Amino acid sequence: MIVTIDGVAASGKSSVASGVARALGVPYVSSGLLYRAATLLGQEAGLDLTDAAELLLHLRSRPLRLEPLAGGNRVWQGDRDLTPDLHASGVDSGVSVVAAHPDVRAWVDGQLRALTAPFVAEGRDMGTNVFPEAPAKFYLTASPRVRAERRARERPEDVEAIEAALSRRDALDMAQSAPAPDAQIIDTGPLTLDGVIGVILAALPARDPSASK
Ligand SMILES: Nc1ncnc2c1ncn2[C@@H]1O[C@H](COP(=O)(O)OP(=O)(O)O)[C@@H](O)[C@H]1O
Ligand SMILES: Nc1ccn([C@H]2C[C@H](O)[C@@H](COP(=O)(O)OP(=O)(O)O)O2)c(=O)n1
Repeated sequence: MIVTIDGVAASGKSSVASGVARALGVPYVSSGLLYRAATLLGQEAGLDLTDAAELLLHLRSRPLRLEPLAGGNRVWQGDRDLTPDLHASGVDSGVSVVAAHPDVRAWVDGQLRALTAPFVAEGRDMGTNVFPEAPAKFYLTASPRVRAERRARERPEDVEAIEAALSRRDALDMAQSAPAPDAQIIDTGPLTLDGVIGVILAALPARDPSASK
């Protein structure tokens, strides 16, 4: 079975996906890390991030590998682990430009669709575009202030600056961030992390662990 968890920035997608995946005993797949890795590598190479053709040429010259583990995903380029650099503020501010390119989206989607189910996939368009056939879809929301307060516990910037950056990214990512019509929308604001995970586990269809989708 594939479970999709989409939602706005810092709504809890990766923490919730990790918890759901652990409970199910399957990996989770963090699609945003591939967009972040593309951004990091483009920035490190001094590329113009608005030039998708140049960026894709660069990405294809040394392929990336997403390692989808239940406890946390990692992205590798050869034997370099890119993961620790993927949540830098510089990547945050460049990633929406990279994620807006249709050819970059096709490059990410191809890597995701090549993965073997079962897994929990999180991002923006997992339930709408990448895995529309998934039998269980969720969409996480929370107010910009709640999300900024959560992120402020992980990063050195102040809440106001984080909230402004999140709202800016929400607007830039809007095109690919609509909930699937068959997704259950969960406002995570009033819930704990375990509370959100519990809502999702309770809503899952009865599952056959040997099923592939
Ligand atoms: N319901 C919740 N209540 C409190 N904190 C939460 C909740 N959901 C997520 N968090 C915290 O918010 C932060 C952002 O979550 P994260 O999973 O990184 O979001 P996303 O993947 O959507 O960017 C993490 O520190 C996480 O532990
Ligand atoms: N399926 C996806 C996943 C992420 N993206 C884009 C949108 C986001 O700004 C970036 C980073 O996504 P990520 O989920 O890692 O970021 P947040 O934790 O939500 O801040 O990538 C996307 O367009 N489609």
